[in-house]
Amino acid sequence: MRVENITLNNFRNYAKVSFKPHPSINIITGHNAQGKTNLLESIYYSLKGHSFRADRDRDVIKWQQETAVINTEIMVSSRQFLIQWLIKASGKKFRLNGTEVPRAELDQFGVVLFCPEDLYLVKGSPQERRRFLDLEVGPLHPGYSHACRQYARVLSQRNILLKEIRGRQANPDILDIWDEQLYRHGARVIFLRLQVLKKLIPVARSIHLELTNGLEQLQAKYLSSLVLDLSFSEEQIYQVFSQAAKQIRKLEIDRCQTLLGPHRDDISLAINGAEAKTFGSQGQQRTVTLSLKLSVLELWYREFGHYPVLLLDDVLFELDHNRQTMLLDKLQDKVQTFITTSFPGGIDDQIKQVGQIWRVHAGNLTG
Ligand SMILES: Nc1ncnc2c1ncn2[C@@H]1O[C@H](COP(=O)(O)OP(=O)(O)OP(=O)(O)O)[C@@H](O)[C@H]1O
Repeated sequence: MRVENITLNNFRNYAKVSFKPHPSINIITGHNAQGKTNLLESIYYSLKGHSFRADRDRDVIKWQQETAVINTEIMVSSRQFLIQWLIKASGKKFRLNGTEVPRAELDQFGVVLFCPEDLYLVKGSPQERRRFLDLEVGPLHPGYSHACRQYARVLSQRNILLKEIRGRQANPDILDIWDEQLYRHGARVIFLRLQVLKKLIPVARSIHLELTNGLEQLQAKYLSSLVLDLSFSEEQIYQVFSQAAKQIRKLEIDRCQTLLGPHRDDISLAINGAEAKTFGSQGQQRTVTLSLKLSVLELWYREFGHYPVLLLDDVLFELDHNRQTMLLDKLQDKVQTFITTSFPGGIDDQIKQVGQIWRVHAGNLTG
């Protein structure tokens, strides 16, 4: 998949810009605060329907303006698409090839982002790893995002109900109806996570080995709040979930919290047997994150037959020279990549030959 053209109107600090990226490697350079990340953000926004760093859509509209527009032409396996976003403070509109369609249509377009905040995937709380599972790994299975939304809805209703039961405003018997849905959707979410991870982890291990010249073995394992065997069917997970949850129902009412389920699960990450979060150096943690991101990219290719677009925001030149070269060799001519940096001096001649360098200054882009 390739972004062939992107036009921005009043997006962040870009008043008007049109950008025809190189099909392989695009290096976006410029001093700090000129609009490099904003450009990556616009690509991400057009393909995902939201920003990776703004909580509110209105934040991406250029200050003192009413509307931001992003028009993106992309090519996926010889098919052309035009994605159009019109973003206002009051809401946003999405068109695909000129027609308003459900946003789920965007699921067919892939984008993988690696930015400095992603290091929390290794060193942060379980919540960060669940975000990775829900937003990046899970969607490699077409039914995952829907199952995840269903589970989140039931979970939030159930937690409200637990509070009402404890305050004697609701009858505990009503819980049975919600619990049944909680176990069904929860078992589906866990089952799909395990299915995707079964494929993803071996890919991540082999990429990690490659990036570290065979020196580091990556171990990744799903940690569930339920006692599970990885070979369990969805029905078996349902049984385990319902039996375990029934035993702690009283405790859950006391705490007004649902204590078991996919929202309590995690992934353990280790390098050569030592937990990456506690023992990994910054560079090792960065490489683990990169291996996981690249494995999403690779698995996407195996599942859907094309590579997603890759966005590397301020992370490539933090890797040592060997890892940079290894990475660029892997991506070159296969994955359209957008890399930001404020240190153009660090750019290797190899990159200059296989891609294009762009300069950003105060919301203006030159090639
Ligand atoms: N909605 C907005 N309207 C106008 N300008 C904005 C808006 N949001 C952010 N900016 C401006 O965009 C600039 C930041 O751009 P960006 O984050 O892309 O910088 P960068 O080039 O990636 O910098 P760095 O190298 O420091 O990461 C800041 O000057 C900020 O004031």
